[in-house]
Amino acid sequence: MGTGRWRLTVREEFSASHQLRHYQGKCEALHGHNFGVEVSIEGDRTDERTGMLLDFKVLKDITRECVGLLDHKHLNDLEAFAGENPSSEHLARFLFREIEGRLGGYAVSLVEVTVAEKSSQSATYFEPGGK
Ligand SMILES: Nc1nc2c(c(=O)[nH]1)N=C([C@H](O)[C@H](O)COP(=O)(O)OP(=O)(O)OP(=O)(O)O)CN2
Ligand SMILES: [Zn+2]
Repeated sequence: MGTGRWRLTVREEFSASHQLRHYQGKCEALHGHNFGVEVSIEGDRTDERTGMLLDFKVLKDITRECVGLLDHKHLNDLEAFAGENPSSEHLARFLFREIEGRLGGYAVSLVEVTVAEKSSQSATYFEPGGK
């Protein structure tokens, strides 16, 4: 067998409001975004019969479930962001941990999660040397 690997990526969106504490500028005020989310997984084995590393549907369902924890919320009100700002960086790490926890039963690893406030600016969370 070769040493090649596959990477799958799915994209979702959610809408939410936030306020960035300790921010010297307009983002300290209440405002909202239509956030874009990109999730990538990797693995080295496809299913013999389906030819899939993981059914996109499975990855989309997991991503949607996790994104649903943030959608149409005021992010500062969530317990996860009680002690830290709901910046794009922290949102990406939050989603990474939620998604990783749901991928346990599959032979894939979560590579990275990107959260974009708009197409021109995004934050990506990944764990170098992760499983
Ligand atoms: N590294 C980060 N920087 C900023 C974040 C962040 O999450 N991580 N977030 C913000 C604010 O959420 C803000 O809403 C976006 O700020 P900004 O791009 O400055 O504002 P505009 O959308 O109005 O963009 P313009 O290009 O100035 O029109 C800030 N920084
Ligand atoms: Zn913002």
